[in-house]
Amino acid sequence: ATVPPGAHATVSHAAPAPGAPSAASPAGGAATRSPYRQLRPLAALSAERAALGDLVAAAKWGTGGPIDDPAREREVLDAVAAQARQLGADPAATRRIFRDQIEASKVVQRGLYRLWTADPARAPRERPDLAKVRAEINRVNEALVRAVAASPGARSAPYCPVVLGVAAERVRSEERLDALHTRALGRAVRSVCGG
Ligand SMILES: O=C(O)C(=O)C[C@]1(C(=O)O)C=C[C@@H](O)C=C1
Repeated sequence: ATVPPGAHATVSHAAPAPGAPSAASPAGGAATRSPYRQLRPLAALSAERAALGDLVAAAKWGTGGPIDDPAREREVLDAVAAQARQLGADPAATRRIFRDQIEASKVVQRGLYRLWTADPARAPRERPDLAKVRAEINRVNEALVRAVAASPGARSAPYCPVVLGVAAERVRSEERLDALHTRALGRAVRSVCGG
């Protein structure tokens, strides 16, 4: 069978062709990818992570357990800093970005709790398994650290806020984010720019 040009890009686990842009390889990608292509994955993955806040909220709703889990937050921050080190990314910048990601998840969870308290008919009837939801969050965390590692140029550039704003606005529109998730996305990417 003939392989169409660019087909490798659709095979998610295939190694990129030599010189192909890759979010996972800052050496091959960050220098050659446009600022938008460096920053867009950060906005898209931030929206994806914030959306998982819905499932976390549903997993906790009605259990009496708190939204804040400082032990889990430490685990997340330590894991992403370690992964950043492995990828040659800045662990301090990675931690800073993930503190915002965590705050964004809480924006979603608190917002949904308010909604569900005011209108119990809209509260979830099923309770997802928190461990499974966290496994999904871990997967997004890993992709986010790769996106951080692949974007040092764009993140430290003076135009970063403008390009990131465009990326976030496109994600908002394409994903049809509601007001709560739009606010969470803004919170999530607050300190992406600045190196
Ligand atoms: O895992 C949870 O329990 C979450 O609420 C998610 C999350 C996160 O964003 O990673 C957010 C708030 C908690 O304090 C801990 C972690």
